Order: sequence, then structure tokens, then C-alpha cells
Amino acid sequence: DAQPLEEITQLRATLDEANYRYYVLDDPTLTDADYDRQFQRLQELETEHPELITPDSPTQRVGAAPAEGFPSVAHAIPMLSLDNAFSREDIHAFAERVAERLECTADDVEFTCEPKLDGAAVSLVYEQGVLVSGATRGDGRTGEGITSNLRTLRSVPLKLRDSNVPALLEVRGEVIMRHAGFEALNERAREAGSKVFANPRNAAAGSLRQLDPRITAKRPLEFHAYQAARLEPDLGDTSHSELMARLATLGFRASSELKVIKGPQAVADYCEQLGEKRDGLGFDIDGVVIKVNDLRHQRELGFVARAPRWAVAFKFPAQEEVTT
Ligand SMILES: Cc1c[n+]2nc(N)[nH]c2nc1OC(C)C
Repeated sequence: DAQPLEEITQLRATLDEANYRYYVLDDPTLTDADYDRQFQRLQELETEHPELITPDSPTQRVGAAPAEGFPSVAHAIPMLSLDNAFSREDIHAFAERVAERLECTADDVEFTCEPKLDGAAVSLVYEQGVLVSGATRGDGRTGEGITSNLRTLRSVPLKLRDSNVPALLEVRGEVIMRHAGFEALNERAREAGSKVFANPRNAAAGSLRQLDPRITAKRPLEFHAYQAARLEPDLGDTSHSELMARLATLGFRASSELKVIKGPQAVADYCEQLGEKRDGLGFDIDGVVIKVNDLRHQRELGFVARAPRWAVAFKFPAQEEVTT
């Protein structure tokens, strides 16, 4: 086999693209049979030429070694919680507070609105475009290092897609389990007499904290990005919506429901509309995250002790728990 590296490189590119289209864009190109055939060919070549194996190869997603425990990981920037809003009045009050500090009117403030997914928040760190660390939120300042488990999620890129990758990128987002995957998992658990999960959020968090990545790999988990916490070199004075578009080109799922909206009235309308769509989404959300879009304004507004001044979560009434 004269040029194994050439065929290996081609197979990796094809499989990465197929992964991205299937698990990030929900728009598959390769058939499963085609994918499996090329995946097995790549495994064959890597077995014959182990010196050509790289950690970001699609064959390296699922490690075999169960972890003894998870190391503590200090978040470079704390993963804070959000203040809550429960009514149109609360949204207006938030917008007024922001406008006052920005010395403008509330109707001139540009917000982004996006669904607040009800899953497990995680942080992913990429250096020179390669995934080097993944951690749970933990207490906001320190989380658990679960890199091997997060590598098994097909919606977590092992290497960033774009040609000009940032030197450093920290992406934060939510790992969720869709209702269909949750029901199927609990059905299998009941049949096997093993642990049944109370809700998809617990199922996602529990699946991420499995010591054996081969178990995590079998769980129907998806990563949805919601913030670029660190980016070097940074994109200069940009906005949250532009950063999310950049994350999408780098290979992450970004919310299709993200909207740039001006003024509190239209924000409240978005919240009402999303509330009506809530039951048909196929996964749990517990509200809308409303952010000031302009990153300079976010920096000006900063944080109060435990939550940013520039963001608030609009919460929907708690849904009656599905008794499984
Ligand atoms: C805690 C959190 C949670 N979420 N969820 C979304 N969609 N965006 C978002 N942003 C967050 O925090 C940023 C405002 C930093």
C-alpha cells in the first residue's frame, strides 16, 4: 500500500464532513452503510500503520479506558448562573436597567434571544483547533474533567472545521438528550433492571459522568453551543450573534431559534411565541436566554456577584414531571 497517508487523510476528511452534516446540520450526505465501510477502511489502515494515528481521527472518539475518577478543572472564566425573569414586566425592568447603564433608551438596545436548553452545561477548550479539554459546570468555578466522555459526542468536533482556526477557543453549551432518546434509554433500563432516569436533564448529566466512555458513547447526547467564552485572537468588537455564526462555521450546533431583537416589547413577544412552541420541540427547554448582543456593551455592563448584568433567563412555569 504505497500511499497510506494519502488514503487515510482522504478518509478522515470524508468521515469528518459526514459526521458534521449528520450530527450538526441534521442533513446527512453519506448513507450509514457508506459511512461504516469507510470508517472500517480507516480503522484497517490505522491498524496497519499505528504511527499515523492522530487523536483527532474519527476512529479516536471512543476511548476504552474507564476513568478512576474525574479530575477537578478550574474554569478560566467562571460559569455563572443567570438572574431570572418571569413576566413581561420583568423583561422591561431588565431592559430599562441595561438602557440606564448604557445611557440609551430600552427600545434602542439590541438583544439576542435563544432557547434555554434544559440539560447539562459543559465547557470545551480547543488549542490550535484541536479539542484538549472538556469539563462539567460543577459549582461554576470548578468542574469535573470529562474530556474522554465529551469526545464521544458526534456533535462535539474533535478538531475545528475551518482552515484558519483560532489559537485558543473555549466554547460553552448544553448537553441534552431528546425525548425520543430518553424514552428509549429508560425502556432499555427497565428491561435490564438498571437505573431509570427521572428526566432528560438527569439522564444527560448521568451519561456524561459515566467512568467508562464506551457507555457515554452509547447514550443519545447532543452538544448545543451557546457561548464563545474565550477566543484568541478575538474577533474585535463583535456581537454574540456574530460569534454564534462563527461557532457554526467552526463545526458546532448553534441554535436555529437564535434571533437578534431590538427592544423589550419584541423580546417579550419572542418569549411568548417560543412558549407556545415549547411542547413541540422534542427536547426540554426551561425558558429563553435574553442577552445584550453587542460584546462591548456586555463588557461595560459586567457582572454582579453571581450573574451577568447583561443577561437574564426568562423562565417558563415548571412542567409537571413526566412520571416514567
Ligand atoms: C448560563 C447560560 C445558559 N445559557 N443557555 C443559553 N442558550 N445561553 C446561555 N448563556 C448562559 O450564560 C451566559 C449568559 C454567560
